[in-house]
Formats: sequence, C-alpha cells, structure tokens
Amino acid sequence: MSSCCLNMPNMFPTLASEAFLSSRCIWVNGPVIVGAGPSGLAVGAGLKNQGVPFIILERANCIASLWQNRTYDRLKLHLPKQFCQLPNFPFPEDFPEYPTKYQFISYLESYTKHFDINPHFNETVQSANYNATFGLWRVKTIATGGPNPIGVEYICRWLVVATGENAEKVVPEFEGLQDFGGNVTHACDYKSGQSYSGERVLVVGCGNSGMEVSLDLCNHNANPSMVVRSSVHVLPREVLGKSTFELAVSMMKWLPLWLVDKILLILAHLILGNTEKYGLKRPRVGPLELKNNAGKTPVLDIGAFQKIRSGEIKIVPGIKKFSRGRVELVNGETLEIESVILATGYRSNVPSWLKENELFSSEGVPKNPFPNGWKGKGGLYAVGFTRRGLSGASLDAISVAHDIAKSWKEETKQKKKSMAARHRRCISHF
Ligand SMILES: Cc1cc2nc3c(=O)[nH]c(=O)nc-3n(C[C@H](O)[C@H](O)[C@H](O)COP(=O)(O)OP(=O)(O)OC[C@H]3O[C@@H](n4cnc5c(N)ncnc54)[C@H](O)[C@@H]3O)c2cc1C
Ligand SMILES: NC(=O)C1=CN([C@@H]2O[C@H](COP(=O)(O)OP(=O)(O)OC[C@H]3O[C@@H](n4cnc5c(N)ncnc54)[C@H](OP(=O)(O)O)[C@@H]3O)[C@@H](O)[C@H]2O)C=CC1
Ligand SMILES: O=C(O)C(=O)Cc1c[nH]c2ccccc12
Repeated sequence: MSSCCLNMPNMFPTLASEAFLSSRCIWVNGPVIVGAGPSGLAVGAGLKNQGVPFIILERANCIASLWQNRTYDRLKLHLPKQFCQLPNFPFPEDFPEYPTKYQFISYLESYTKHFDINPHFNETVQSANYNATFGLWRVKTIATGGPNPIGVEYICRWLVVATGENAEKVVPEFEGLQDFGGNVTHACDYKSGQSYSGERVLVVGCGNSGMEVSLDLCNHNANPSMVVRSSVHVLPREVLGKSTFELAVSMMKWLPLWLVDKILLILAHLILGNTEKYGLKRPRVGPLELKNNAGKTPVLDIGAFQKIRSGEIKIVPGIKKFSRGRVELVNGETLEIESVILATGYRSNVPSWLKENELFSSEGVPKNPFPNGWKGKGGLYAVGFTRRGLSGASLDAISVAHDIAKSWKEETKQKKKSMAARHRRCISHF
C-alpha cells in the first residue's frame, strides 16, 4: 500500500471556505507524481523497478491524454522511434521508423500495464504548497470521477511535476474575431480535414501543427491559407533517406552547435531550395540554437512544403483583424474564409497550481536549462520540461526516479532503525 487515510492534526490548518471540499486527507509513503503522460509514466516505471511506492494524479480519464484526446488523426511521431521510446521498455520490433499516434498510444498502454502503474484518473491538482517546517508537500486536488466532485489532500515528502510543456492551448486575442461567425478551432481539437472539404480555411501559425494541419486540409480538398507572421525553419524530415534529426544528433557529438546548424541549413537549401521565395522567412538564429534558446521547434517537413511550392497551401502574413466571414491581413489584403484553425501552440500550466518560484520560472518551466533543471529543493522534481521531446523526458525520468529512490531508501532505513530502537526499549521495559 502506498498510502493511507489519516486524520491529520492541525499541522496544515484548512481554511473554513475550503472545508466543504477537503473531505479526505491522504499520507503518501513516497512521491506524488502530477500527470500520467509519458513523463509521469516513465518516472513511475523507474520507481516501480526500485520498489518505491508512489501515486500518479491525472486530470483526464486516461493515460497520455495529449496523445489520446488532443491530437489529430494523421499524426505520426516526427522523430525516429529510437528517440521516442521510454526507459526499460523498447518499442515492438515491427513498429515503423515513425510510429503512428495509435501505435505510440498502444505502446504507452503496454508500458503502463507492464510496470503495473495505476494512476488516479479524473483528479486535477489545484495547488501544491511546501511546508518547510515539516519538510512536507500538501497537494490539493479535485476528483471528478464519482457522482459529485470531491476535494482530496495528499501529504508527501516528494513531488514530481510531470504536467508537460503542452498542458494548455495558447489562444491569442484577435480584433473582431467575435464577429467572424464561422468555425474557430484550436489545433488540439482538430481531428481531420474531412469536415472542411471545399472550404477556405485560415490556419494561424506555421509550426509543426500549422504545417501538418494545412497539409491534411489539402488532402481533404480544402483550401488552406497559412499565416506566417514572423519566421520559421523548415527542414526536410530526411536527408538521403536518413533522419535529419538523427544526423544532427550524430554531428553534435563532434561539432559545435553553430556548425551543425550551418550544415543543416546547407542541406535544407540543397533539398528544399530557397524557402524564403515562398514566404517562409528563416530566423536569423539557426534551428537547433533557436530550439535550445527559445524552445521554438523547427518544422520537420513531411510534405507541406511541396504543397506550398505548388500554391495549394497559400502563405499569408500576420492578421490585422477579423470581420464577418473575412480576415484582413497586415499587408492590407482581405481574404474570405469559412473557418479558422488556431495552430498557435501550447504552454505549461505549472504557475496556476504550484506555489514555488525557485525551480520554476513564471512561464512554468525550470529556470535552469537542460540537463540541470530536474531537481529543486525540498523534494521537488520536474520531468519533461527540457524542450527535447520524449528523449529529454526519458533522461529526466531516469535521474528523478534514481534520486527519489535513494532518499526514500535512506529515510525508510532511518525510520526502521528508530522503530527497532523503540521496540528494543519497549522490550527492555518489560
Ligand atoms: C502534436 C504533438 C506532437 C508531438 N510529437 C512528438 C514527437 O514526435 N517526438 C517527441 O519527442 N515529442 C513530441 N511531442 C512533444 C510532447 O511534449 C511529448 O511527446 C510528450 O507528450 C511529453 O510528455 P509529458 O508527459 O511531459 O507531457 P504530456 O504528454 O502533455 O502529459 C502531461 C499530463 O499531465 C496532465 N495534467 C496537466 N495538468 C494537470 C493537473 N493540474 N493535474 C493533473 N494532471 C494534469 C495532462 O492531462 C497530461 O495527461 C509532441 C507534442 C505535440 C503537441
Ligand atoms: N508530428 C509531430 O510530431 C508534431 C509535433 N508537434 C510538436 O508540438 C509542439 C507544439 O507545436 P505547434 O502546435 O506547432 O506550436 P508552436 O509553438 O511550435 O508554433 C506556434 C505557431 O503559432 C504562431 N503564432 C502564435 N501566436 C500567433 C498570432 N497571434 N498570430 C500569428 N501567429 C501566431 C507562432 O508564430 P511565431 O513563431 O511568430 O510566434 C508559431 O508559428 C512542438 O514542439 C512541435 O514540434 C506538433 C505537431 C506535429
Ligand atoms: O516535437 C517536439 O516537440 C520535440 O520537442 C522533439 C524535438 C526535440 N528536439 C528537436 C529538434 C528538432 C525537431 C524536433 C525536436
């Protein structure tokens, strides 16, 4: 058993206004992990392997909710599979180089089963506070699985933040959007272009989501115009049949980042030609440096660029304002459109619930860059905020599980020793 219900003394007094929800208080003999995505599952697996009990709290009703509920049908991993598997459990051998999202989800389900991980679903963490006097975290949640929502409090020594870099959608404000009258959808709710057939669609944003949604719209006979308000690095997903990402990783072992960036740009030029000719201005900073410094992922092209070249995807500049059935662009051009898809990205939600400002910045990501951002003070950990996708999450998870197991074992040994001493004293009394 990893936890037991307690009637905690007034160590953490509950405010009267919160009392109606705070019906349960649970002591956890081990860490609380927030989030059952790949990061949280990988930490859980590492802890299981070392015999450390834990609980995982997940707001959705399933594991990997980003992949199951908030991605489009045609999505495939865009990095080769060896960069996407989690620790201690390889992908099945028959998986293709770029697994589909359904294959990835089924892998994560097998992973969860293999390590016997049982997250608490439908439980959203509302706040987490550290009490330095007692060296304990107090994690408050709302559980919505039953007939009525209930408040639960967990008390623990270790807290693992695994809520991801993509926890919430970014929805920018645009003048006149309320008068537009058509369909407005964020990319996280877009499933397929089927329902857009024959429509003129404005896709806002040109990251991997904007590019792939635009491509999917083309494949379903819709007419996408994609907004490129600033700049973007488009790289071919493969160079002479070899993954560009893998090539970059190999080169990084021998060459400085700036040189790898130069080589990537030369290769991109040889394969794609001058992307600027089609309205895709390149940032001044190279693709890997930009990913490292600003977290902006380069586009790994899987066919959208060809559609841009052929004019099937139209590139347009930034948005000035919307009006009924129309959008006005910053260059003065007006487009008539039926729908808008906001491929405008995601953000962390950590600042909304974690009461801490040493490990995490106000943007909800660790202040220290990779590989030094996974450990804070007082038993606090961050997993999956490295801007390095699944491979970064796996590296974090290994470090975190190892570190927690070490201190859990020390504390457990300590507790056993003092219990044994107390036991001996009791016996000597008789
Ligand atoms: C469309 C898309 C495609 C991607 N493709 C790739 C790829 O090919 N390769 C790659 O390496 N990376 C890819 N990524 C990056 C992606 O971040 C990782 O693949 C991965 O999902 C990160 O795992 P995570 O567990 O850190 O975060 P998530 O998968 O986002 O999981 C976090 C979990 O925390 C839960 N949660 C959030 N807030 C709370 C709360 N307050 N209380 C309880 N639970 C909470 C969420 O519901 C979620 O289930 C992609 C991202 C997107 C958006
Ligand atoms: N196949 C795969 O594996 C896929 C992976 N992903 C990953 O998911 C993550 C998120 O990607 P994505 O959803 O594309 O988000 P990104 O953050 O990468 O891109 C957001 C885009 O929206 C633009 N934007 C934001 N606000 C506005 C605005 N007000 N007006 C105009 N444009 C705006 C940005 O422009 P600007 O740069 O000017 O700010 C940028 O082009 C990435 O890490 C990506 O690699 C996504 C899809 C597929
Ligand atoms: O897809 C993502 O969001 C990733 O973070 C994967 C990733 C990590 N490093 C990269 C460099 C170039 C392209 C994708 C990635």
